[in-house]
Amino acid sequence: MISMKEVWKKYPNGVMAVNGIDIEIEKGEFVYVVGPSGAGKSTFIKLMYREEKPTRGDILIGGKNLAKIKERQIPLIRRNMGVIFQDFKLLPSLSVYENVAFAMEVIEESKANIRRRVMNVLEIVGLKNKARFYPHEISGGEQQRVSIARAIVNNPSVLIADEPTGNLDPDTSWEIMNILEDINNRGTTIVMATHNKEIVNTIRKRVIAIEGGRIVRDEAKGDYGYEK
Ligand SMILES: Nc1ncnc2c1ncn2[C@@H]1O[C@H](COP(=O)(O)OP(=O)(O)OP(=O)(O)O)[C@@H](O)[C@H]1O
Repeated sequence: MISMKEVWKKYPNGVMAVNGIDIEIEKGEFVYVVGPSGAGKSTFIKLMYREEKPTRGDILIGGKNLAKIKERQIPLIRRNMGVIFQDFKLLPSLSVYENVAFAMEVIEESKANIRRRVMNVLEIVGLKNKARFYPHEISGGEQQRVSIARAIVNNPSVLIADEPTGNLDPDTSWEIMNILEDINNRGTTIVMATHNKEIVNTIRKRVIAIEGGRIVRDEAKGDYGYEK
């Protein structure tokens, strides 16, 4: 499903953020990416959705090599992946419904399909009754649920999450994790960078630890392994 071969990433300022990573992630897996601050987790994640291009190496996702594709092919690749962030990145002037629908309108779906699918994903994340609200009218946890709905509305095979619980209190973080587990149980592969020790040590999944841009540990049902 996702395969990285000898991947390196050097930023223009000379920082080598990823130093020769090899990894295989199978369809349907749930993978945590952990490691100290500055270890290269976000860069690793950004390489996966082609926000950053590798300096060297191959990144194969669903048969396409992200290292080789042209800029204009990026939107096509992204249709098959959803991304969620610590700070939600919702559009403030659009309602909950519109934020989710927007992700479908850009790929020219019919209005009826959009309505059916948007209400369906809002139901999955438990927000059907808030469809008309605006981001500033709902809580942080609800905003993250909208961003999850937006990420899955096109039925992606991969969901990539960079610190999805970073801005949320513990109870809300667990709610978000329940939703992500539910989505994973429906067959979506999930790769999630996190600093949340409690979550990693409780909801046991594969753990990849990155330090200094290298994978230093890769364990099935692993633990967080750091103090904080
Ligand atoms: N756009 C960029 N340009 C230059 N250097 C960068 C850029 N983004 C990240 N870096 C550097 O690359 C290294 C890895 O950063 P990255 O954000 O991937 O780490 P991280 O593990 O996600 O950290 P955190 O847990 O603090 O979010 C760091 O030294 C960082 O300063």
